[in-house]
Amino acid sequence: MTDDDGAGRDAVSGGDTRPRRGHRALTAIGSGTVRAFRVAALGAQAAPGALAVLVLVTLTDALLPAGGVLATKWLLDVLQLGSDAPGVPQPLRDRPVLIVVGLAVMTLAGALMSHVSQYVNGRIRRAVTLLVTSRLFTTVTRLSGLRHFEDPAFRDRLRMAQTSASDAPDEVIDSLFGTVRGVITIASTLGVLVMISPVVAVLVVVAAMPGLIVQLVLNRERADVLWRISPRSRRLAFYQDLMMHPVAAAEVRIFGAGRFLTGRMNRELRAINAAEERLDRKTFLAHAPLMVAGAVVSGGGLVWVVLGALRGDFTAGDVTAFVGATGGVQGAAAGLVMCLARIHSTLLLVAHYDDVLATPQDLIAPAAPVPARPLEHEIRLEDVWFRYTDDGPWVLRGVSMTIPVRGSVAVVGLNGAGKSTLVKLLMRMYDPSRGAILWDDTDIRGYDVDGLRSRVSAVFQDFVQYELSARENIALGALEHLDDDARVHAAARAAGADRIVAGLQHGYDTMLSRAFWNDDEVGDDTTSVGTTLSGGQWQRLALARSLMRSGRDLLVLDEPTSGLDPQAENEVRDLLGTLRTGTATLLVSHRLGAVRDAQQIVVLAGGVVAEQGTHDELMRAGGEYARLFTLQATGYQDPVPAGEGVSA
Ligand SMILES: Nc1ncnc2c1ncn2[C@@H]1O[C@H](COP(=O)(O)OP(=O)(O)OP(=O)(O)O)[C@@H](O)[C@H]1O
Repeated sequence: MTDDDGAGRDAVSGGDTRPRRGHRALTAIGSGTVRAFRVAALGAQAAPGALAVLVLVTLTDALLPAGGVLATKWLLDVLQLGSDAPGVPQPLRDRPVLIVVGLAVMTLAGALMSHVSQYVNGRIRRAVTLLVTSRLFTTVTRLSGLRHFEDPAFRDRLRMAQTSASDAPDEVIDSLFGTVRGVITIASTLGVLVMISPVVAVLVVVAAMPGLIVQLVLNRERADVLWRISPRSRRLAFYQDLMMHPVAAAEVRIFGAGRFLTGRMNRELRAINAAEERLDRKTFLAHAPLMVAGAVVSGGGLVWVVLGALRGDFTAGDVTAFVGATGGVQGAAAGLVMCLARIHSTLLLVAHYDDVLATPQDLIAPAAPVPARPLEHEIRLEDVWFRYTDDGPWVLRGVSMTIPVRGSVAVVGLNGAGKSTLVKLLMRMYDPSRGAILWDDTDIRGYDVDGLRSRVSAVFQDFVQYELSARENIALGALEHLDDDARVHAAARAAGADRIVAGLQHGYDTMLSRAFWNDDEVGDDTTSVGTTLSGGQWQRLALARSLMRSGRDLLVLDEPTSGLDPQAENEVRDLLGTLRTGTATLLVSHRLGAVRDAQQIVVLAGGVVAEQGTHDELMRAGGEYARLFTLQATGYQDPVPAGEGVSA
């Protein structure tokens, strides 16, 4: 199967989420027009003054070509026939220099208008892009569950919405005004042409129509191609990011993966190019005959007018006006077709933007959500079943367990046992497929999700290393306290991160990134571009972040010590000991030494609770926990010499 076949298959995998074909033409035109004016209205909302100037500039600019053609005709007629020139206003017959001045003013205005409209367009574009992009990301960050972000079709749509958010407003507004300009130019120039020959005027209009229809059909195809290559574009971006990312740089070099990744990147790029090439070829082949038809109409018309002039039916001014008007109408018609085509194709992309904005929450919200209350007794999982997709394997199969208020529970188990999944269910990133999670006897699905999350804090296994300042990395846990030094410092101290921050060049304001620097701190000294931390140091900051939130009822720590040295791990154990007195904690760890103090240890195996109890109870039971604990403990002991082992 060729790469291109692959592109087709990816498109199919989008299933029913592809843009729908077969809409009735009128409905499409109607909704497209509404959408186009909705986008233009954004311009009025974001930059009303600039839009008003653009309207004025467009109207003036649109009338200039007809004015030029008419003035040239008058000038030539006055030069040829003097004061007998037909149709020329009397004052201009006597003073043709006024026509010359008028032509000069129109030329100057024409040149000026394009610069003014370029400047004003830029202002509108920037204002609308800000508005539209911020709406898009506000919507995206409001999606409360994780399912959409794991859905490839949604990610493709998001990518196209992002492109359309930055390009579409500008394209649509620019093209709408281009359309208005084109219509006025065509109408006014046709007026001049009708004065010479109504038949040719009709022919010129008819010759422009097929171009419009062909372009609209091709636009639909262009949008389909863009959608089909979208997964490839996303993969292309993935390979490129990977090869540029400092985190991947070492592995790419040690394994010599550069050529492999470049090859994969080129493969995607070639497939994208091939799809675009096919479309461009089709566009070219469709346009070539139309261009020939246009040339035939204007060439034939010119012969006809010249023959008429030789017979004395037309003046020299008529011939010049014919040439100018025919060229003007054809040029404006071509521009109009392009503008309508751009609006059409951009609006097809805007549909993705609208879809993203209309994306429903994947977590079903109750009709009347209950505000989350402080935990009084316990969090209880009752027969929780979960799988990531409807046809995927069950990850949790009837898990029941309890986390008492101010109690500490540890969850252990082999890789893939479902520990992190359980954590995400507790944070309501997903809802259980069956069963329920109760917060003091109320199903957490009944609570307002943001309210519930504000009562919880966490260190995730794959915590984020924010390329922000040390202060921001910590304060992200409770952003309302971003400027509260005492609070940020206390969280850092509790997590043992204060010593790390103290060693940084600008303390809490040090940028933790080698890619950005903090302008406020370093000013022009760009040599002082931030720093980055070791894995364990980052983990300490993540822990500090989780401690920022006051009034939390549950602290979830998913592998919080995986990157810590033995001394740091010991400190975190002590910290957990102190936390236990104020908050319910759920600790997930493979380091069984770190969980032995928990009041309850739950062993997950194959998606079920295999055993649970205190450390001593589980060791006495001699089950899976005892086996794993002994295995790990043995690794810390000196190997027993072979001879001794035998004699013992
Ligand atoms: N987003 C996801 N989509 C589909 N399957 C997933 C997703 N996340 C995890 N899984 C699957 O769910 C199972 C449990 O994963 P989970 O991360 O919960 O295990 P874990 O016990 O935390 O493992 P580890 O000890 O390695 O961290 C695994 O088989 C994994 O492949």
